[in-house]
Amino acid sequence: MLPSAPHPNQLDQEKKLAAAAALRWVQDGMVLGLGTGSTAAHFISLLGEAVRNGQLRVQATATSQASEAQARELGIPLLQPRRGLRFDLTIDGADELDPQLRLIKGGGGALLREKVLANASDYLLIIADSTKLVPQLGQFPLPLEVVPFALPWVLDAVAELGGAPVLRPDRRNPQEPARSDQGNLLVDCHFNQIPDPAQVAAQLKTIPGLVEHGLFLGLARAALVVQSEQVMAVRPGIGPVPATSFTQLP
Ligand SMILES: O=C(CO)[C@H](O)[C@H](O)COP(=O)(O)O
Repeated sequence: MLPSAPHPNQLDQEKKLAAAAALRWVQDGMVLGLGTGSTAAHFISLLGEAVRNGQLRVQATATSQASEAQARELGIPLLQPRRGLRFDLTIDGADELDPQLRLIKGGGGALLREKVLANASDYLLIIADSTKLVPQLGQFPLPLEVVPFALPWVLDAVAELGGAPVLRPDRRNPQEPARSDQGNLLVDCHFNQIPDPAQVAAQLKTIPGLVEHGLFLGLARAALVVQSEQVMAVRPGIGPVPATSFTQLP
């Protein structure tokens, strides 16, 4: 029999645990990148508390309008994109991560800004519940951000690669397509298995009008993943080991 899926409340607890563990690695004065999604939202909420209590002084840029609005409401000082801006640490969630810390991201539609900030960061730290660490990427549909005019040809090209593309519907109004913060369309590709993520990433990069894909390769330095109610640290090819083995970013 297959193990039953964890209850949503349990998953939410796990997300909070991972977020709290990440906060312990934030140092006073850091410039932070803030991720998107339910796990990142827990982190932003805890960070807001620490800022309000005067425990931490930080500045941050968010990877989505939603995360930016949350951070603004909590009084986290925000930096707008500008030349030369780099981040000491970006904390973000993921849809899937493998033991090499290759990621699928973009389930929340923020893959483009997430990749921009990940690239501008000295350290990308992923926080995740127990369902996210997988032996091989691909069960979670791979998100793409696509310029609307190019959509038909992008769908043809991705289908030829075996990606079984589906235009993502808007969650609130399923008759309409979902839009990214940039006003682009989102496409989910059902590869089921991605044994060679670098090859798929290289193929996707050649498709005109495909602005970005959700494979994040060689970007994450560490992940905090909850397993059996314990926060575990994973680095590319190393771990999981109890996160308590580290007093600072591993
Ligand atoms: O990539 C993302 C948003 O574009 C999220 O990080 C990813 O979807 C994980 O979300 P959650 O923390 O809600 O499980």
